[in-house]
Amino acid sequence: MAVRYELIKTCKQTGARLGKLHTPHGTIDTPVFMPVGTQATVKTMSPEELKAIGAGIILSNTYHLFLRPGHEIVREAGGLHGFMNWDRAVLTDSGGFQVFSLSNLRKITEEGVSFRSHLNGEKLFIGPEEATQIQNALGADIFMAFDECAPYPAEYDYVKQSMERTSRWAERCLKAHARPNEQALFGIVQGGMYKDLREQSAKDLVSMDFPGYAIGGLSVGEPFPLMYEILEHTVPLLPTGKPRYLMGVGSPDALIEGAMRGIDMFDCVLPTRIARNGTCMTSQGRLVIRNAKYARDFGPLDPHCECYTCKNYTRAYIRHLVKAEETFGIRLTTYHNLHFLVNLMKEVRQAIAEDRLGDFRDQFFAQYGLSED
Ligand SMILES: CCOC(=O)Nc1nc2cc3nc(NC)[nH]c3cc2c(=O)[nH]1
Ligand SMILES: [Zn+2]
Repeated sequence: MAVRYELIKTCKQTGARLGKLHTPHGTIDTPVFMPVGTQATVKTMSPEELKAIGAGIILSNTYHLFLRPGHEIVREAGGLHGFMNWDRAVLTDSGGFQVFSLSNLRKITEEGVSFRSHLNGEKLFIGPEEATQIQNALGADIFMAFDECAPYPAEYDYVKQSMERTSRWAERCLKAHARPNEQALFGIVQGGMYKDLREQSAKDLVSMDFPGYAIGGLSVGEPFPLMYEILEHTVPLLPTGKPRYLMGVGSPDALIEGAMRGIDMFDCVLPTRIARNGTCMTSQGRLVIRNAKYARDFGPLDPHCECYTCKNYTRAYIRHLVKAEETFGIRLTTYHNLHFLVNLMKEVRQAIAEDRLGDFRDQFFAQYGLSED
């Protein structure tokens, strides 16, 4: 079995779970936040720094790597692990989301998606078989079925057709999967914001017996309360002995709320993306380091943080580097933001172990947003 989920305990206060995800590249404690390394690197971070932060699994993106450098080069390099010199776990997403969001001129048919490369306009095609073969070449420990992430908002009939096609595509991915004993293929539940379609999607995918399930089609611009409502409806339809992965989430509050609703795995570009313009996550809320008020502030980004950045550098110094466009500046903010979320999930796991995740959520929200920049 490529990937095995071990359920340790369920929080008595909430629906949250403590678990372990056993993979060929190490065991990951869940709930877990997975840093995103779209083009085979978590931008500005080395593998050693990611390990120091405590990252046990990182994401890379099929669509981007298919376009550049090409999955065959990655295969020849020994897969993503060899290519990146990363010996812990890797997850690749099928790139469907990128095709739909990045490239224009795309055409969806039963066969798959035709689109133009966002790099050079070249006409390309990816379908379930191609997405599976590409991800087999990339060699991730966990990879995603090819799906369509319906836009938000979207008409019921469109979402129904799209979801039913995604289920047929999932079947085709299973058939095309070359090495089920080495790589785990996760199904992706779709169905938009329609509970009956979510139910149908979950039923279809659970009947195909995937080793894990992603919940797609969320964090696409819908209000948070609606996302949580769909989660509350969808998660109970999934087997308790398999991991649940909420794609594209997210902010500290959404991670806690998602964990409380039984999500085990999260990914989001937020911490790395906002770090590159100098926005930092702190226990008091977001901090925009370029703000003039930090020019003579010789304290750490976050006084409650034990990370390398906060132990060795000041807000004044990091502000200077970011304003001077010195890359060391965004390396320090990236390191801190990733540590912030990885550490937050460690605190969430501790709270689940002690049956107090509800209280933890209240304490966190009381602090967070106090000094919103
Ligand atoms: C990158 C994705 O390719 C997939 O494996 N499918 C997929 N990805 C998603 C990524 C998402 N990111 C967000 N918010 C930032 N929402 C997402 C949904 C999907 C999805 O439904 N399906
Ligand atoms: Zn820090």
